[in-house]
Amino acid sequence: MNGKSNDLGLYALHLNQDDPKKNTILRLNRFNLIKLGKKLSQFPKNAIVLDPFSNNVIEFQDRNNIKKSGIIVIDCSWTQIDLVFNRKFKMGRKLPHLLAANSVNYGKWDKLSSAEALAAALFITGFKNEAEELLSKFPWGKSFWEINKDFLNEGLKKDK
Ligand SMILES: C[S@@+](CC[C@H](N)C(=O)[O-])C[C@H]1O[C@@H](n2cnc3c(N)ncnc32)[C@H](O)[C@@H]1O
Repeated sequence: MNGKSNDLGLYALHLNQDDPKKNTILRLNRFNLIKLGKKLSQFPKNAIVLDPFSNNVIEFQDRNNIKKSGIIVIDCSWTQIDLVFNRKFKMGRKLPHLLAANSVNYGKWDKLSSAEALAAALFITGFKNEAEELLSKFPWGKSFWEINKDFLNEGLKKDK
């Protein structure tokens, strides 16, 4: 493994609910960094699902699972979020509190784009190069690491 994102199973359930020009997953897909699907059944059964409503916060210990089965982001519109997440996911994980740096929701707590959510999950589980590779494709990528560095490092300390 050379620390490249496409060595890992990175998946997006792409529901096509918002402006394709601003969508972060379609951008990652253009760089071949994520696999898209329209149904969860297209992805490995035990993949971790990034779910802002989960009771479980992602932690370093999820690393092996990500290596084995991958990680899924549900790429929907924030305006449809309650409808889309109207069920519990067995492997659901929420992120610790983080600030969005993307141009649509800059400065808002927990309202991350799909790319930010995936990158934060990878960083927390020790896939730092992969995380940085994803956000290097966005003009606001560096800003995400900058404004969240204390919160991300705080989470890592707790895992030790
Ligand atoms: C609601 S979509 C918004 C997509 C956005 N339109 C884009 O172009 O990236 C963002 C997805 O990222 C993940 N996500 C965002 N914030 C999260 C959090 N705090 N905890 C867990 N997952 C989160 C979820 O899978 C969520 O559905």
